[in-house]
Amino acid sequence: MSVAVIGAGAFGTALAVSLAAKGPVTLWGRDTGWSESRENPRLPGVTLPANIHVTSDLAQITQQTVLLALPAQSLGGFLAAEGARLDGRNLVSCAKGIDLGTLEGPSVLIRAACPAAIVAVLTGPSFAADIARGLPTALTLACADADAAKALQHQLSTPNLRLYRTTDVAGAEMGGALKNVIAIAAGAAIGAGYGDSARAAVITRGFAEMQRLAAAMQAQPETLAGLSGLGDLVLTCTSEQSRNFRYGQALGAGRDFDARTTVEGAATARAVAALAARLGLDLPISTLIAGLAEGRIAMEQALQILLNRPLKEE
Ligand SMILES: NC(=O)C1=CN([C@@H]2O[C@H](COP(=O)(O)OP(=O)(O)OC[C@H]3O[C@@H](n4cnc5c(N)ncnc54)[C@H](OP(=O)(O)O)[C@@H]3O)[C@@H](O)[C@H]2O)C=CC1
Ligand SMILES: O=C(CO)COP(=O)(O)O
Repeated sequence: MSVAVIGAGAFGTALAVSLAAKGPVTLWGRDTGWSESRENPRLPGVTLPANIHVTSDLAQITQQTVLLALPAQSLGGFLAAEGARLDGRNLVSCAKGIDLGTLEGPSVLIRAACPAAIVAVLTGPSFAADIARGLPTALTLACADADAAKALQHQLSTPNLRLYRTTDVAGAEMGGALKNVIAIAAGAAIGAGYGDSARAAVITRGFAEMQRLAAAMQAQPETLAGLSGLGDLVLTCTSEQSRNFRYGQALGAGRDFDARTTVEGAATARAVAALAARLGLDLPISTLIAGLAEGRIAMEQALQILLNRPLKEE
């Protein structure tokens, strides 16, 4: 059964390449002027296999299973305009963020726009460039309907992508969104010259924040400790392939960063700060990243705030 991917950015294109090993794939993008060259400038150096059909015509997305690989902050607008025509399908969110307007994760936005759809989340450690090169990794496929989760797990696993399944959609989604915020913090620690020990401390205390917020959102702790949480946190906080990490490095070093780059953690940090206030949660690292991203506080000030917090039990 063929699948479709909506969003011809780096990740949507990489997923299409991986899935094309199993059968034809339709890849939709709003600007596909590059399609004749078979190389997407969002994913340079990768030639698309012949069985990927690239289109900018949504009417050609007729598949039952559709992966949504748009940035989290663009998803709501896209669904408001086009959600009706996707209702009733299997819609798999690949976005890692929290919508700043609604403070909801992508699955909630999809369910609201497409009430008859089966909604799933595909997330975990997976740089687009690695996936497109056929390097191996393992991901989480989350869907509240256990039978649908199993069917999608089989449909979307590829020779190099090993999918584990869970019914904990909130947990999978929160892990993927929150790790981006902590990756900015880890990058900032390195960019400011605070060293590898500081980065390890940020990762660990950041993970504690991820668990705290996820628990408040009814996520299961095991999910946060899995591929979608800890797995992706480790990847993103330790690799310069990560855009969130590199953005953090620039913040920490006081350097500019290309504003056209997709950095999901910047808006998500602001959403997390708003959720922390709403839910009465103590999420100091995430809240400080929101302040840094908005230019409200300086790096040295953020460090002093963290170091001077009251001492407490781990
Ligand atoms: N890159 C990666 O390694 C990974 C990314 N992800 C996640 O995938 C999601 C997408 O990221 P990624 O592909 O890397 O981002 P990119 O920056 O590479 O691409 C974003 C794509 O989204 C398109 N787009 C943006 N807004 C809209 C809109 N309103 N309507 C239609 N298309 C739109 C852009 O189109 P245009 O080119 O016309 O601007 C572009 O093709 C993010 O949530 C990210 O966290 C997850 C795992 C790995
Ligand atoms: O989510 C990712 C890897 O799993 C990609 O991370 P970046 O968006 O930080 O590049």
